[in-house]
Amino acid sequence: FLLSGYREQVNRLSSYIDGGMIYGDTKSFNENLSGKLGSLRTSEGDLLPDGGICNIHQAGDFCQLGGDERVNEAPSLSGLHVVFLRLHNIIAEGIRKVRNCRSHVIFLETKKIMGAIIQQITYGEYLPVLLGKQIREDLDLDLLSRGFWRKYDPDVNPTVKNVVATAALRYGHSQIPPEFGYKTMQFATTQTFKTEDVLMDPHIVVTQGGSNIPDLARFLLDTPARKMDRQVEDAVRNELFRDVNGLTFDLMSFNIQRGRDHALPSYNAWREWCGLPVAQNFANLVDHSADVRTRLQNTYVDVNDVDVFVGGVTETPRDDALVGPLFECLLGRQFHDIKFGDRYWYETNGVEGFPRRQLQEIRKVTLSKILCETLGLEIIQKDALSLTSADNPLVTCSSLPFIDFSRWRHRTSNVGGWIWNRGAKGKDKDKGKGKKP
Ligand code: HEM
Repeated sequence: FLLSGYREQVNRLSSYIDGGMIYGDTKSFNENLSGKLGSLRTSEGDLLPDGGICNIHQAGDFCQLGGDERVNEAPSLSGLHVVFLRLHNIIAEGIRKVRNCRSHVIFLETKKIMGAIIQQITYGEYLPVLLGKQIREDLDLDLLSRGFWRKYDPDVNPTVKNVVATAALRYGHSQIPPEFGYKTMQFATTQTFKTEDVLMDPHIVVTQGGSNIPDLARFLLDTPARKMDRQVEDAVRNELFRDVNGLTFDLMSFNIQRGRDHALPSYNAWREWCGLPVAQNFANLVDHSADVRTRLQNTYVDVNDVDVFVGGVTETPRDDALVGPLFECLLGRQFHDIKFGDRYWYETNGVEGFPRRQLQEIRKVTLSKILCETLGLEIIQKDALSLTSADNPLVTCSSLPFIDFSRWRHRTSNVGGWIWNRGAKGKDKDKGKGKKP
């Protein structure tokens, strides 16, 4: 699935960029040129452009083209791509209104804010659900509510580790739901779709110019997430990407084989790396239930053979986390490196980050407000990643704050031209060399 059409897709993507279609060339922006400065190209209904990879079953549908070719893999993913495309264009328009500058400058300012918002949602809303409080504190993962963060470390390698991409971050495969659906403004379910029927099929997102995306979002906002455990939906075990000949894949086999293909060390070896107790035998697997221990013993000859994905995904989650101790360690350390090794971390001061008055505006933004702004919702729970409850009530979208773009009126950051290097805290190796960044 990932390889088929990949080369063609790469070619298409490069012409998309080389042709100046993304930014910089106002000719490529559709409709009202002056009103679209710095914006990303859209198609009818403010959806992504046509041209991606997917399977079309109904007339009028099309495959959205994103920067990531997996955009059409599942409706939730396609819907989120639309959300962030629209957010980019809303921000670009906000900046255009207060600053008289060229299209590519608006694009770059917008891109910088988008990066900041994604970091903020990831570390401020997602990690508190994924990881326990203790590890977040130990690894300094939580965000500041005011002031600047000054701990950039040029010796930290922020790239994604093999074991994270190939095992730990795939924990989400155990959370894939059996169905997607639509919910009305009153949160009544009007329609459901079996997951296996909508993978790689863009219909429920693109039909009627994307006008069902708010209903899809409400369904996702109002449905409990599934636990991370050894249970995996049939949709991705026996029914994954069924083709016209009835052939399917099994996502769990992919994960296990990919781990071996990448020669990942075993579950026990990673436990040792994390400083967690290493099992001498199956009875010693302290973070698994008795039932899982027996199942593992029936599957592997030796406890040292247990694959890291299998051992990790079947651990009992910690009380205040979505994942068990091993994945918590691997993911925690990865998110630590992404933050500490990022010279442009959004809470950084100086030209790499934002002036205080802009940073405080970015700090107001939440995923809930983004869904409101981009999907035209009227009410939403305050914390989009948790179900509505007494602690997380439904609020009107208009009561949630958004960015005041007047803080971007003056040119204050390093986009839209090069500046002399000013490394964070004097640690930057290039400091003073006068290179273009
Ligand atoms: C319906 C939803 C999903 C489907 C159909 C799906 C399917 C796939 C497939 C087919 C692969 C490639 C497997 C391989 O060849 O090794 C993959 C990779 C991966 N998936 Fe998923 N996935 C889904 C949701 C998720 C979720 C929710 C997460 C995490 C929270 C996730 C994390 C990953 C990661 C980290 C990779 C490896 C990516 C890389 O190394 O490039 N996936 N997924």
